[in-house]
Amino acid sequence: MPALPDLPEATVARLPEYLRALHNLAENNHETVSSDWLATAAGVNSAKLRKDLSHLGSYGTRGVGYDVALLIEQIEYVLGLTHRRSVALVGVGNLGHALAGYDGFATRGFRIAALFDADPVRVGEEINGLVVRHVDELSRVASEESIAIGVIATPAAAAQRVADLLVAGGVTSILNFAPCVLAVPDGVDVRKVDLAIELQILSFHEHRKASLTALPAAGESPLTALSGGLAATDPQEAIGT
Ligand SMILES: NC(=O)c1ccc[n+]([C@@H]2O[C@H](COP(=O)([O-])OP(=O)(O)OC[C@H]3O[C@@H](n4cnc5c(N)ncnc54)[C@H](O)[C@@H]3O)[C@@H](O)[C@H]2O)c1
Repeated sequence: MPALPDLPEATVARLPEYLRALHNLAENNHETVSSDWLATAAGVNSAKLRKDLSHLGSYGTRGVGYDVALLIEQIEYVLGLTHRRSVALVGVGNLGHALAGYDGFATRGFRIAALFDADPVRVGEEINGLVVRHVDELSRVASEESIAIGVIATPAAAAQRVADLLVAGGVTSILNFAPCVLAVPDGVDVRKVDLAIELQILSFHEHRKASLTALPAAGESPLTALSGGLAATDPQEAIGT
């Protein structure tokens, strides 16, 4: 396999957005797309989009735009979506149940292959055709079933042990929903999803907008009261990356 380009993390985060927009175009029988159209559909500016796609060696054709099918192929190749990856989900409580029952992963290249929990009441339950197994089986099953990605939806207190079991089973990518930081060996990638953090970032932007429209208190603006003031940020950038 040829070495893949080492892409900026922000570019990697935007590629799935382009892919989603491109699939919509393909479903509506569009063969080409302009950078402006695709950028708008993905919620970025077109200069950023062109730069992102140039990393893939995709420059489009002046006056024509990008070939939709070719660009889908290129992005899927770079994202490693040309074959379906198996996912193990650990913790099938409220969140885990919702994730296990979600059909959307299959259409995006992922197959939930195994479910685990520590609660004897949950073990043996069938969700979407999969029987929940005991977490003690996690390492063995992960290894036997070549699990590529482990999703942790347990309470924070259990998450590190679950991560250790995943790593012992050869899993090198973990998506962590538990609100904690995981310690993992080099070579293991962890991504964290925390809606509360996203809400706190939005809260910051709300707070900032309100502070800009509020009348300054006598003497000093609330912004200059903070040392150095507040740098302007692009809210889309701050939240999405
Ligand atoms: N990232 C987010 O935006 C987001 C949103 C909601 C919840 N959460 C987090 O997701 C996690 C799950 O939340 P929930 O509401 O589904 O909780 P829950 O209590 O309903 O479910 C947790 C499940 O994990 C199981 N579990 C506990 N210890 C385990 C272990 N050692 N091994 C395997 N399974 C184990 C429990 O039996 C239970 O079924 C929590 O950490 C919560 O804070 C994150």
